[in-house]
Parts: sequence; C-alpha cells; structure tokens
Amino acid sequence: MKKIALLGATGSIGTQTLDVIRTHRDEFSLVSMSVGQNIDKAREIVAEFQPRILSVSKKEDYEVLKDEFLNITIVYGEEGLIEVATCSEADVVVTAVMGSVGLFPTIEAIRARKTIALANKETLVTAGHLVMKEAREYGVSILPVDSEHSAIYQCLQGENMKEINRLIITASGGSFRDKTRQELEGVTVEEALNHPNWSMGAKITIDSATMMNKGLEVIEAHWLFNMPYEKIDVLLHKQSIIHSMVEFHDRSVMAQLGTPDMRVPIQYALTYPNRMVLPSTPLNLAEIGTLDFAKMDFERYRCLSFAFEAGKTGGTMPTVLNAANEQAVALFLEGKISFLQIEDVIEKALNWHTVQQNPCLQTIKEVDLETRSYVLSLIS
Ligand SMILES: NC(=O)C1=CN([C@@H]2O[C@H](COP(=O)(O)OP(=O)(O)OC[C@H]3O[C@@H](n4cnc5c(N)ncnc54)[C@H](OP(=O)(O)O)[C@@H]3O)[C@@H](O)[C@H]2O)C=CC1
Ligand SMILES: CC(=O)[C@@H](O)[C@H](O)COP(=O)(O)O
Ligand SMILES: [Mn+2]
Repeated sequence: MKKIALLGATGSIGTQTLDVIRTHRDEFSLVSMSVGQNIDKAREIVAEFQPRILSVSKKEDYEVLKDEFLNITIVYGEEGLIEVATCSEADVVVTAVMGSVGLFPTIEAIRARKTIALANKETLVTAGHLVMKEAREYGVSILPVDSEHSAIYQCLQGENMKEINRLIITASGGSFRDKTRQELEGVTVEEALNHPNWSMGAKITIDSATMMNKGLEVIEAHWLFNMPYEKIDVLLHKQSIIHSMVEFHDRSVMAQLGTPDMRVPIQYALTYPNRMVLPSTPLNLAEIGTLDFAKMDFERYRCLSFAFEAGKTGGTMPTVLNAANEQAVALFLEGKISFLQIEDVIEKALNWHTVQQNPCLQTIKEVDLETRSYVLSLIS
C-alpha cells in the first residue's frame, strides 16, 4: 500500500489523483491533503478518503473545520501545506497546488525524504537549482506528472542520458491558436479558458493560450533532465496525442502517445517503474487519421521567447518570469488587464529586474514578492 500526501486535492490534478486512488484502493491510500478555499469539496474528500491531516488556506476555515472534524488534524496556511507534505506516514507527495506557493512544501517534503510526484511546474521554474540540489542531497526521486515531462521520462527508460541529441516538447497552441496577434485584441476570459484538448485549472489554461505554459515546461525540462536550453525544442502539434519526444545521437526519435488524459501520467508517477491498468480511452489512430505539426512562431508567442531568455540568464530571472506571470494571469482572470497585456507586463518585469546569480530560498521568496508588487504597481 503506497501512502499519498496530496497538495491541491480540490484542483484539476488533485481530483484526477483522487480518481487514480479510487481506481486502485488496494494499492493507494490518502494520508494527508491540502485544499485552498474550496471547503465544501474538502469535506466530501475527507468523508470519502479519511486522510489523517487536512490543510486549508484560511484561518477562518481552519477555525470552523477543527470543531467539525475531531478525528483528524486540521492545519492552515503555509505551515499547513508543509505539515501535509511532511506527514510521517506519506511515501509520496503529489504536488498539485497552483503556483510558487508549492516551493516550500516541496523543499520540506524532499528534506523529509518523500518521493515527489511533481505537477506543480512553478516550483522548478522559480527555484529549480535549489530543488534539484536538495533532491540529489537527500537521494529523493522527482517523478514528473506534467504530461510532456512524463512522456520524456517514459522515452528515457533504459537509455543513456549522454546519448540524447535534443528533447522535443509538443505544444497544442492553446485556445487562440487559430487567431493572429491582431485578432487577440479584446478576447475574453471565457474564450481564453476554452482549451481545445485539455480540461485544466484556470491559470494553466491561460498559460497555454499565451504559450507561457510551454515556456515554463522548457525550464521544467531543463532542470528535470539536466538539459541545456539549446537542446530543448518546442513543436506545435494540434492534437496533443504525441505528448513529447526525445531525439538520440543516431537520429532515432522516441515518442510517447496517448489520448489526452492526465490520469495516465499521474498514475505512472505513482506506480513507477511499473504500470497498472487504467480505465482510460484507448488511442485510436485510425480514427484520428492525421497528426499535425508546425514550426513554433516565436513572434506570435512572445512568452515562449521570454521563458527561453529568462532560463538562459538563470539566477533570479526565472523567479521574476514566474511571479510576473502568476500576477498577470490573476489580473487577467479578474478582468483588470487584457489578454495581450499579460505579455507586456511580464516583459516590463523582466526588463526592470537586476539579476542575482545563485539565489538562496530567502532571496527567491523576496524576489517573488517584489515582482508581484511591481506588476501591481504597473496597473494602479
Ligand atoms: N491541470 C492539468 O491538467 C495540469 C496541471 N499542471 C500543473 O499542476 C498544478 C495544478 O494545476 P491545476 O490542477 O490545473 O490547478 P487548479 O487551479 O485546478 O487547482 C489548484 C489547487 O491548488 C489549490 N490552491 C490554489 N492556490 C493556493 C494557495 N495559495 N494555497 C494553497 N492551495 C492553493 C486549489 O485549492 P482550492 O481550489 O480549494 O482553492 C486547488 O486545490 C499547476 O502547477 C499546473 O501548472 C501540470 C500539467 C497538467
Ligand atoms: C496536460 C498538460 O500537461 C498541460 O501542460 C498541457 O500540456 C497544456 O497543453 P499546451 O500547453 O500544449 O496547450
Ligand atoms: Mn504540460
């Protein structure tokens, strides 16, 4: 029985992780979980899965729930996330919270020698050098949940890392892939949230539409696979059937394919190096008929250029990229800036910041907060 700590149980990845646990009750159990503000859903999950620890974001919710659930430990805030992530019984921590709030709990989970099933890509973007260093020092595995990175990880099984020519990360193009830049003027939040292939949380769906999601994934791949940016390519692939590829020195290319279903990479991270049955729709290539590919247009998708530049610059630049993006997307979702202003704001933040190399956790925390304030000052 593998015991799971789940950060972000009420979200898209969280819900699908619970689905995997539900499918394999004899193999997995939920020992601790966090939610943000969705307390009603938290109550349902607790009733069904009976975890030992529940963390909520707000103190007010903690006050209510601690009198309601007398048999489990209720905690809150950042300390609460850490308590969930370091729960003594947990073998593996699924990091499915949204944003850089996932960083500190992930670091503490590594220090507590938990295996990490990492969905929360912002953690690696904002502090990849520190997370990977801690994982090496504590001998902890970081298993990718993000579909592209899971695909690459699967393609690399049994291979020699020194024989890789390049990683090829596929990109759907997001909600506005058939629009020109001019046509992006005035697009609505509702339109942006309509991803062609995946049903995901709001923030990542907007990231997909701006192509920042692919930028974050390039940085994530750089850290996970220790790959220089020059050896990471992005390829437009409308159908999201090929989840990503690896080209080797002999020009052989390995790809991982499947119907878009996040339960597959989630389950793979939980069962690695084995596989288990999953009631997922089989891939029917005869029915699909054609798979499309196109060259990435870096002028159309400026956020991808920003991410490559920030990644290559290193130091605190990826922290600024991530924090500016999180703040800009939040403002877009609140209707306070337009879709095209997301990339303007990020570009301004990257130009405003003076990079510091090899930042420690405290510096990353400060730069993250300063960047968010800077972005807010731009629109006030
Ligand atoms: N969805 C997907 O298919 C994929 C997602 N990912 C990555 O996985 C992560 C989660 O994405 P997704 O599931 O889509 O996101 P959702 O928005 O659906 O879920 C986010 C989860 O995090 C919680 N949360 C949000 N903010 C905070 C906070 N400040 N403190 C504590 N908890 C918080 C939410 O709680 P509540 O709702 O209760 O407020 C919810 O449980 C992201 O990093 C994303 O990039 C990667 C690949 C695919
Ligand atoms: C499911 C998943 O891993 C997402 O990150 C997905 O890849 C988003 O798709 P695009 O960013 O390619 O639109
Ligand atoms: Mn992805």
